[in-house]
Amino acid sequence: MLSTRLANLIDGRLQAPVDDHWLDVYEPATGAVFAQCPDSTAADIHAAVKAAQKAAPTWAATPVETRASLLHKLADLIEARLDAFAELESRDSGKPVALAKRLDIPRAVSNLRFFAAAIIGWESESHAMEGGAINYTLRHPLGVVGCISPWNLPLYLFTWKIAPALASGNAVVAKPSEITPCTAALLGELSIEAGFPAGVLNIVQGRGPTTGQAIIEHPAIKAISFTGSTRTGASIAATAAPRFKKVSLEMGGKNPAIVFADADLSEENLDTIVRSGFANQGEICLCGSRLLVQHSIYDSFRERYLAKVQALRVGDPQQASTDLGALVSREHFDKVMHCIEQARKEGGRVLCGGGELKLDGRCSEGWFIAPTVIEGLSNDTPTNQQEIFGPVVTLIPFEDEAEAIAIANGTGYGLAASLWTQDLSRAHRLGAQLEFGIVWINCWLLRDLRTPFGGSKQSGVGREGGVEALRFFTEPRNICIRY
Ligand SMILES: NC(=O)C1=CN([C@@H]2O[C@H](COP(=O)(O)OP(=O)(O)OC[C@H]3O[C@@H](n4cnc5c(N)ncnc54)[C@H](O)[C@@H]3O)[C@@H](O)[C@H]2O)C=CC1
Ligand SMILES: O=C(O)/C=C/C=C(\O)C(=O)O
Repeated sequence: MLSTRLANLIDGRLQAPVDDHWLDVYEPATGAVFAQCPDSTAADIHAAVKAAQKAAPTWAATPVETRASLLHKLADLIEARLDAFAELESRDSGKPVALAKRLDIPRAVSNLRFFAAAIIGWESESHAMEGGAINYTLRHPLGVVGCISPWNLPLYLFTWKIAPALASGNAVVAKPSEITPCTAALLGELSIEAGFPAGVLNIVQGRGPTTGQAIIEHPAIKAISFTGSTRTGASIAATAAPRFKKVSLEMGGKNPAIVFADADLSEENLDTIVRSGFANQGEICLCGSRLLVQHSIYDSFRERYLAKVQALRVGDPQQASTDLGALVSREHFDKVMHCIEQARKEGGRVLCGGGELKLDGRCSEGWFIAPTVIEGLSNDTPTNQQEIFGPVVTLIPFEDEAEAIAIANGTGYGLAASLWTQDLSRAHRLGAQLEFGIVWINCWLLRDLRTPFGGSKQSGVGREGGVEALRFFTEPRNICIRY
């Protein structure tokens, strides 16, 4: 079982960091330290890369059925401990246990199972030439790859990266966020039980600028899959480019949710629109933080929407009735509070929420913010341009399709949009005009793991999901035979 001091997983063994330095891990709901995680350095990364280099050739030559069955075995072990994982994820991140149980941990299991199945079904490409030649394309694993994941969906995004990397035959050096290291550490322990060969999966805990940077800089690491802030993504791109490493960067968003007057605003759909702004305390890069509403229904929509937002229960993440838990860290809490203040200074009218929520008892020192809705700000204000990544949604009215598209696309980000309309032609027309990697129509966060996932502009480079991820983690070699 997990001790209060987490370990690195290097070369198949749980290890303390070489320098014996540790970071405090906080429970956001109480503000108290409950564990310590390795503050690893380049020395730990070097050891992990050495182990991965040793393991990589054999792993690459291992039949896909064996790789897939190990991923399934790991999925089984996590699934069997669903409650323990969900409780740990909640304690570490502040999200409700119920959400972790319903979303994060089942999705982590699905990620492992999905790529186990995908690798079995993956086919080589072949192109016959009329002039009497045939091409076929081999896809070799890259060798050793790096996976760096954030704190908002800790195990969900950690597995989203390591699963395709491992399935396609790479040895992995992975670093979860130092803010939420616990469930990845537990997965590491279970990977030994599952029977992964030593060195195939290495998990090194630590801070971004030290441990993470050592992964990016290491010459033997051929590709980096990263999810996190645009600022860190830019720094990773700058370090990786002169080293000619492949990068897949999944970064921030300032996503529009666009509601037309003809939308079916059933209770269920309205609940989804609310969820799209506030799920996981708004700490999902896909959250629709700009809610664009057609002018003719603006007032009536606002009334119904606010009633639902005000009914969201913010509370102890351990309670089954809680809809929103605590923000992930003191630093992030301060950032979101500052954003709300900034919105006020810009002239925004706070319609609900707007500040810290003080809870009683166990959670009296936790980092809670009331779900906040703001109106009266034009799209070019900093509030409507910067990623807040918290329980804050702005309402923006629009007149017609042209204005909706101009506002929606008027952002430096290009991750996800959602569109609510019953007009099928409009749905197709606008779907094609929205400059986002993902467009949901009459839904949100409806995920098919086969689809390309990622964004454009400051939201990302490359795509994850399905064969896109398998392509990213492999190097194509085309063989042309003349006959
Ligand atoms: N997917 C997304 O869109 C996410 C966006 N964010 C945004 O980023 C803001 C800051 O959150 P942070 O935790 O600071 O995100 P971050 O981008 O700094 O951290 C994400 C991961 O990158 C690592 N990292 C940081 N610096 C690195 C470096 N130089 N080299 C390699 N790895 C590095 C971190 O240790 C963590 O594992 C949030 O307020 C939010 O706006 C945060 C998490 C996820
Ligand atoms: O793959 C998904 O379903 C969700 C991914 C979410 C993120 O990448 C994020 O919030 O950072």
